[in-house]
Amino acid sequence: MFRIGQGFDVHQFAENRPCIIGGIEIPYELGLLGHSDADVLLHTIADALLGAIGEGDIGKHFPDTDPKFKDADSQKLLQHVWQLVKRDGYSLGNLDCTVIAQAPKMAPHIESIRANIARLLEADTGQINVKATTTESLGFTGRKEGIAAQAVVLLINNSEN
Ligand SMILES: Nc1ccn([C@@H]2O[C@H](COP(=O)(O)O)[C@@H](O)[C@H]2O)c(=O)n1
Ligand SMILES: C[C@@]1(CO)OP(=O)(O)OP(=O)(O)OC[C@H]1O
Repeated sequence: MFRIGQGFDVHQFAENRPCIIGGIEIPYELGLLGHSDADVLLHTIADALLGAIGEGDIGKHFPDTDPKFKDADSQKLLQHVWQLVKRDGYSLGNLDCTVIAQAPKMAPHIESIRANIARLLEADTGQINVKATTTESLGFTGRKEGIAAQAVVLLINNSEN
């Protein structure tokens, strides 16, 4: 049996914060604000995986009221979610995601991010696709107020044909 899931997340830019996207620190004048490290892409992927297994969202598993997750490394959060996926007997078909940002320029970092996501999900890079788009200067991303990300994931149940 197949399961699909989709994710969407937004984090706003702030000064004196790192800009971590897909577990990679991107050089940029601003960083992303959040209770955790605010990795908008990994949060989106975690939400897509949780959606696929019917487990709610990352706010349910990692509440932003819990000091335990203050400045949390989102790679650890995603790895925890991946364990839930495996516990339920699923493996990854493929993951496709999009970073929606006017800036920073993502192209130089896409392959490192892809490889890092593959590592976190114990997948081959061929199962992972990472895209970026501007919004042609429109909206909050266009005004460089923050970054959005979307993801869609296909999971395959290991015990069924
Ligand atoms: N933050 C971004 C946004 C986009 N890109 C790449 O630029 C190309 C054109 O994007 P448009 O939104 O202007 O169509 C596309 O190949 C994106 O991957 C980027 O590197 N960083
Ligand atoms: C990850 C959590 C937990 O630290 O905090 P944030 O970094 O604020 O991120 P968000 O995308 O709002 O998701 C859920 C939170 O519970």
